[in-house]
Amino acid sequence: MRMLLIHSDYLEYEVKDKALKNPEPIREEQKKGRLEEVLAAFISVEKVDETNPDEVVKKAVNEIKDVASHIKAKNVFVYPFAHLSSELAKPDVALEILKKIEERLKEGDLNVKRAPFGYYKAFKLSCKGHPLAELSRTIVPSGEAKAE
Ligand SMILES: Nc1ncnc2c1ncn2[C@@H]1O[C@H](CO)[C@@H](NC(=O)[C@@H](N)CO)[C@H]1O
Repeated sequence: MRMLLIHSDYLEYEVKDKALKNPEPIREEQKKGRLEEVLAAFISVEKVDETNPDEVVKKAVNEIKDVASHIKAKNVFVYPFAHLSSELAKPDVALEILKKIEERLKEGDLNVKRAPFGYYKAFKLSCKGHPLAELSRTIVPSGEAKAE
């Protein structure tokens, strides 16, 4: 899994078109979304993650919580983003992993949203620019060497 973490004044998105034949079904109110003072987690789920989804979910949640606590962000946007890897996991596995990350983060005291999966989306972001405002993380299941 590859994550790009951006601390932003806000993140807003608007669903445009389907990017998969069968994207995640969404309600009308999910076609647009916005969070203020947000840690945006742009996530590419990778093929290697399919070997142990639960472990990568746990590691991703820990990383996101750790960064959120350091930058004092209370809002997190989980954003499916298929552009951080050339070895993407299958969509059905990726969606399950992203849903689990959202659920586990919600168990704590963070306010969490997840952008819809399987769509082209317009988005606006306003990176804060401080030293911890732009971070990346690579997460793999134990026992899997990460190809650089
Ligand atoms: N392995 C994977 N990890 C994360 N997201 C993935 C994925 N496989 C499919 N998606 C989702 O389907 C859209 C088309 O690839 C993706 N859409 C996007 O990445 C938008 N930024 C538009 O390009 C994403 O919602």
